[in-house]
Amino acid sequence: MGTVSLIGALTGIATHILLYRVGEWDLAAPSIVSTYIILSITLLTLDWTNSFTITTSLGPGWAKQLVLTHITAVYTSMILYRAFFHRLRQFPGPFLARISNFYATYLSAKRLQLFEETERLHKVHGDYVRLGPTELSIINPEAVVALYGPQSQLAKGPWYHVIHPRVSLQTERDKKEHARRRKVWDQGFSSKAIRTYEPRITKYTTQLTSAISQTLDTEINVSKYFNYYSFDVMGDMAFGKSFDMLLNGEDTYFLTSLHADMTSIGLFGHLTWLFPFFKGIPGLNWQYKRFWEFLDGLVGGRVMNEPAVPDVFSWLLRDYNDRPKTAQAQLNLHGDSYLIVVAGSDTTAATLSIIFLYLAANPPLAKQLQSLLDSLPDLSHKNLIEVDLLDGIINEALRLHPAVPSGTQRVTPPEGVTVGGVHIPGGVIVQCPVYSVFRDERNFEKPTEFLPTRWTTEQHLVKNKAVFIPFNAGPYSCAGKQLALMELRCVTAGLMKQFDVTLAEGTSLEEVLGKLRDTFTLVVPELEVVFRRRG
Ligand code: HEM
Repeated sequence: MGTVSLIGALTGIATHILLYRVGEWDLAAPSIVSTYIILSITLLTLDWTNSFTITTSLGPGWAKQLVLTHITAVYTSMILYRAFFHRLRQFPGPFLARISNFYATYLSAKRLQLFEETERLHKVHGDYVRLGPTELSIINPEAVVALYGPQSQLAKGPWYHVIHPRVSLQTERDKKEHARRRKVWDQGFSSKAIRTYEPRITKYTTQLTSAISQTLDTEINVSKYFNYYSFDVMGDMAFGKSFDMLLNGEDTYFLTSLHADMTSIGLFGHLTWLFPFFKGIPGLNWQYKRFWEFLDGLVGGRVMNEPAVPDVFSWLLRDYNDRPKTAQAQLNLHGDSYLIVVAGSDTTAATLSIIFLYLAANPPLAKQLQSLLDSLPDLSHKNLIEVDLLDGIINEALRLHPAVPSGTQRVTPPEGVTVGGVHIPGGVIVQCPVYSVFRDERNFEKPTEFLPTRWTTEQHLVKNKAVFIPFNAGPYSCAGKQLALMELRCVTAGLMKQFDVTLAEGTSLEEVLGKLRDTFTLVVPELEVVFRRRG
């Protein structure tokens, strides 16, 4: 090997071992690529023009040779290290998953059902599966509390850079800052605040019921209506006005943009270094820029119009106004307004679709629920929380089809963490795919059956309640859980009180489940049903 190749190889190996191997580089990816391009062009120009005496002595083509050997050495070092010497080498998993995150991306891209793909990997490899070079998927029952419980020392992973440079409460990775911001959000979701939201929920539940009553006896894709409902409610909570999709019967720009974004996140969520390119490259980023300009407009409008009854955004705005108005604080406020809609729309819509899928497929269960609803003086939320079967149905929907099925990403602290007797080194990305955990026989008896009574009269069917965290647990758990439950109860009760629901002809439970998609949040693209007025 000549001197130039030797220098290229040594600098390549050193750059990988000393630099890229340690720390996170996702956000710096565009700067790294630009640096390489500028350096390479400079060296190639020096070579081509024979500018320095020292370079002329190297012979023509030295720059190309240097750049190529350097890049080849970086990748060779990376591949060999990841395949054979990585601190996760003793954990099983597909060989290609060790090498690159492109493997998990390939699994997602197959059918956007990463939760199913991960489930298959766990069946082959056991409780701990290497899903990426530095990433483990864990279904050991002890992992849930260890990773997400109140005592967990784990932090949020690099996935949470997803809306960078905006940082919402959900994407806040700094623990202290997250705790400070979470206190503000919690005021917006206190029991008192939630009670004041009930008239809004009732308003949109009535709009939903009336939209559905115009379709009686015909087949409709009810998933679309649930999407409209959950977006309209969250539009009201975040921007002081509904998106009016239930009234107009049309998708809004916000909904189509968000769904396109979530599909990209579902596809490329394991290649987080790609996101800065999507956002930064002119031409590629026009949709991104257009969306955030649109959102800026919504926030601006909301800031000028404080609603008579405070909404969730009121609390965030108050905190923003009480603190120094930095550019980052403004970005974060916009990130938070986005989060209200993102967190509260698809999750609720998907869960409603799953609930109605099982009710439509199970007439005796629907009748049982209806007779309990008939016995209530009215459908106010305080009465609905007394109907155990309603909560049992909601819990079973969330257990079999959790709204965030592949789980949420965490990073182990430098000293590592021990889970189920297995030590996981520091700086490792870990997650519990709750879809699999909730279907594990160690945690639930008859795990694949939809049995609402496991939460009411047959509680022995729940073997390990601690793992049941559809809203996550600990400091990063869902801030809007109580609001979500209120929506799920009110909509399910409101519709079932008035209508019977059946699956449309040619639609089966299995067929609908086969079409579920994992875009970080669960998506139920189509659920064809028929509503009929109850006799
Ligand atoms: C069925 C409905 C819902 C489910 C299953 C659900 C589930 C979850 C889960 C699993 C997380 C953790 C995400 C993570 O760690 O990355 C989360 C976070 C969050 N959810 Fe929900 N959610 C639902 C509805 C709502 C609603 C209606 C809101 C209201 C705006 C909401 C607001 C939030 C917020 C603000 C966070 C971030 C919390 C934090 O990081 O401190 N969610 N949710």
